[in-house]
Amino acid sequence: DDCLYKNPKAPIEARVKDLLSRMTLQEKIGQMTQIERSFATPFALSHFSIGSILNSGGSIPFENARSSDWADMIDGFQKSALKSRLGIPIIYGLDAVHGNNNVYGATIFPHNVGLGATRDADIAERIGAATALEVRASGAHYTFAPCVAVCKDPRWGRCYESYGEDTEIVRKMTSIVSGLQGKPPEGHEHGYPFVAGRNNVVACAKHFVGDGGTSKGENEGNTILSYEELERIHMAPYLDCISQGVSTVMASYSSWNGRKLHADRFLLTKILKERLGFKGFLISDWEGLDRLCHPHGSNYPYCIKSAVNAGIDMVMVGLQFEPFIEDLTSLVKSGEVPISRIDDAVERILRVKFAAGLFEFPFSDRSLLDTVGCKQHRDLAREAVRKSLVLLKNGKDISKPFLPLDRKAKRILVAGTHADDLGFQCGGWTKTWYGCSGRITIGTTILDAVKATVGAETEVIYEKVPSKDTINSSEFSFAIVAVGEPPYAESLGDNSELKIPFNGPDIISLVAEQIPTLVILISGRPLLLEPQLLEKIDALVAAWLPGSEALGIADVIFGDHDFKGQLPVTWIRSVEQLDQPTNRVSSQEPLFPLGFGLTYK
Ligand SMILES: OC[C@@H]1[C@@H](O)[C@H](O)[C@@H](O)c2nc(CNc3ccccc3)cn21
Repeated sequence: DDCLYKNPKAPIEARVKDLLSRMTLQEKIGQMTQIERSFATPFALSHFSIGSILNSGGSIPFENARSSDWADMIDGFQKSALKSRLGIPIIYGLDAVHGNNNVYGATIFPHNVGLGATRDADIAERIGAATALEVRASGAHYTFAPCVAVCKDPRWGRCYESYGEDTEIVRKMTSIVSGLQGKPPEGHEHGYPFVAGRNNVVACAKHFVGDGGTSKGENEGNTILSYEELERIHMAPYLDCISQGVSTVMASYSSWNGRKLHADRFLLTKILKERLGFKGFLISDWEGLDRLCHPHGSNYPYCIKSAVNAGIDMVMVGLQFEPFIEDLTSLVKSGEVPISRIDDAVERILRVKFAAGLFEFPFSDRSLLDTVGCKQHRDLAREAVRKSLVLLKNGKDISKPFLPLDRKAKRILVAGTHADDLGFQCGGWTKTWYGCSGRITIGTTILDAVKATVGAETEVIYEKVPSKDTINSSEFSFAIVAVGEPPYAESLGDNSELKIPFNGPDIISLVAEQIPTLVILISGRPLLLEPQLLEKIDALVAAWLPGSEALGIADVIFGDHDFKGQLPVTWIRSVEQLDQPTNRVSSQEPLFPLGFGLTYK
């Protein structure tokens, strides 16, 4: 083929220009359309020249599908796409937000709030690189990560997807972009999308902008700030992502001073694309256009016009995509959406696809399959878990630290809803959209880790909810009680009370009143700790949502490693504190301040 755009030696911009000049309006609009995998028929992909496919949370080939099954599925889509008139490859995107979390057997890393506790930019980069390998092994090219929200209110259901409440922590952890995509060479053009090669993926800084700053932490709510505050607090991490060549940005469902981000031309175009110089593509969130109008999905042409003219380049249509294509085509023909806007969107999409090497390497590289869940990645996740743990209390008497625990103790009680539940310790966006309980994948629970660490002569007794008989019958050296939150995602996680759910406090009291007890909290955010409960326990560790490698917890509580974690979010004493105007010194001090974390030494 002598088409310039097919020549890998030609400059990317020349290839973009050449290909764009050959495209019909239908093909251009097809490239702007991202559809859910369950709607991706061979006809749709070839006839409509669909630009991208995603799987939403929980949409999987089949139960416990492995990476090779995913690669078979995505390569199948790609074959159809390459049969289109111009043979433009699809880019397949998914939410690999803490490892390639949809895939059975993939390494599950700590969620972002735990990584924020590490304050370790290097480990974030290494996690990005490992995640990229496991994503490419599944045949996907693109992950909707990192979420660079600055979570200002832990009542937000997505607090755990944020690296913390402090902009500087979030800025530091954006190094994951260089891991996911690879690090741009010296002299790389500012704002230009960069993907190093086949072992890397296209990343997505999300959700632009102010998703973590909504009133009362309401998901998809309203962020009320001056422009200066919005820029200083919530926009700063995007500059770091853009300077690392982040290839895509996702718009936020939330609003800024009552203006929906998905329709805000000032922020999406004037600021992100013109002022910040972002040259990749801007993608909507799932049905982000439909949510512009009430009732949901009404006035769809108006929603499309508002969002596309505001600067949205690729639309995550989700389900039925034909109405989107029909309506946008009409809007262009009527002049309500200028063809120049369409051309700009398609240029950006093609630029990312060329930069990612998709025209040269559209199919999966099966040689990467052995990286999935490999020991090196699990050891990396274990290291991240170690560094994410925050020690909040160590001993009822400061002069007599309770930790590290004695691994040669005679008898240990392990209890709690979260002591032996891999799904609980992974949290949301794992296997399904909002996560689930049980032995959901390959990994190590807290109980597994304790058993693997203690001496052969140590007896480990496990009861999720220990009976009084158990507690009173035997002489236990100490107890480990793991409790916390069930998995959740997005609005399902919005919570105005922040209490330890279920019977967590009761289990803690039941055990701690009789046995010296370490409590491990598995949660996506700080939870309220009543003073009388805190007094009963001997030690308290915030473990966040550690993922599949709980050996990292045993490494630290039994003393092979010291604690390093520092709170990435303030540990409030009461929810009322959150409603205090930030500029007023709240009457109460927090229970533990931002940055708090005890160590052994
Ligand atoms: O999963 C795609 C995006 C994700 O990247 C965004 O961060 C998040 O805001 C988001 N929300 C949805 C909607 N959730 C959904 C989950 C399961 C099935 C259908 C829709 C999709 N997405």
